Amino acid sequence: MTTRAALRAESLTKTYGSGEATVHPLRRLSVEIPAGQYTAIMGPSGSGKSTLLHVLAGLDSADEGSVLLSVDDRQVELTGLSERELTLVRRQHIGFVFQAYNLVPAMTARENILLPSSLGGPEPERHYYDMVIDRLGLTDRLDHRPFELSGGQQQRVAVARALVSKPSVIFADEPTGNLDSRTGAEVLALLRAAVDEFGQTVVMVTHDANAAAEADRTVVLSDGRVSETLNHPTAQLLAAKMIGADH
Ligand SMILES: Nc1ncnc2c1ncn2[C@@H]1O[C@H](COP(=O)(O)OP(=O)(O)OP(=O)(O)O)[C@@H](O)[C@H]1O
Repeated sequence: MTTRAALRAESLTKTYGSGEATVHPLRRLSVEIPAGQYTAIMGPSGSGKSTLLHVLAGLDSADEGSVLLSVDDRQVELTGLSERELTLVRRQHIGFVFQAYNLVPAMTARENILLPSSLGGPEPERHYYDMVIDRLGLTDRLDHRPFELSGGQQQRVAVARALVSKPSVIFADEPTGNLDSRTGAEVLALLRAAVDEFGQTVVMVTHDANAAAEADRTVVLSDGRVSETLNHPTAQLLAAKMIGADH
């Protein structure tokens, strides 16, 4: 079976500072994100996870290297796009779920979910929108503002916002970081369902071995490089690797 790549990054290099203060969050890092799969990114603090996620998602750019995003049957090279072009690519083809939910406080859940399309992103298909809202248990919450929702409900609104436009890739940055373990497990199950039921591609940065074990594969970073890629690792194996990597 051949797997299509949703994203392909080659030889990404990023450097901050100069002289003795130089930091290298990405050192000629190459990685492929298969379409229709759930990929976790793990690694010790400072290994470059957030930097990689931001570069893959077009929120930040690398100094060198390339990022190719598959959109329908086309390949879009993100490197070298202007800020405006990147904004359009993100709006049209990328979904985000952040640790801090990033909902607009003055808007209802419905308005938050539809915000990307009201800014010019793709209009969700009605049937798909209804199915996602129902699956996420948000039907009765659509007229509520974020402060009227629990953390778990707010994160479900954020997941719905990322899902409804069927983006090429959904990026999640520590999506369970602010949630208790039961609600966190619920959000992880929804990201899993996004892949299994809706055929989406999900890339998630996490410190949590249990969260990463929900994914199909885990890319482990160390010092700005991919140190290994594990298919269906157990939480125990990932936890052991993280303990090993931190010492
Ligand atoms: N804007 C910046 N300016 C200077 N250094 C930065 C900047 N952003 C990140 N770094 C440095 O780059 C390295 C990688 O950071 P990054 O946030 O990607 O790591 P991480 O693996 O996500 O860490 P954590 O798990 O702690 O969130 C770190 O040493 C960090 O201090």
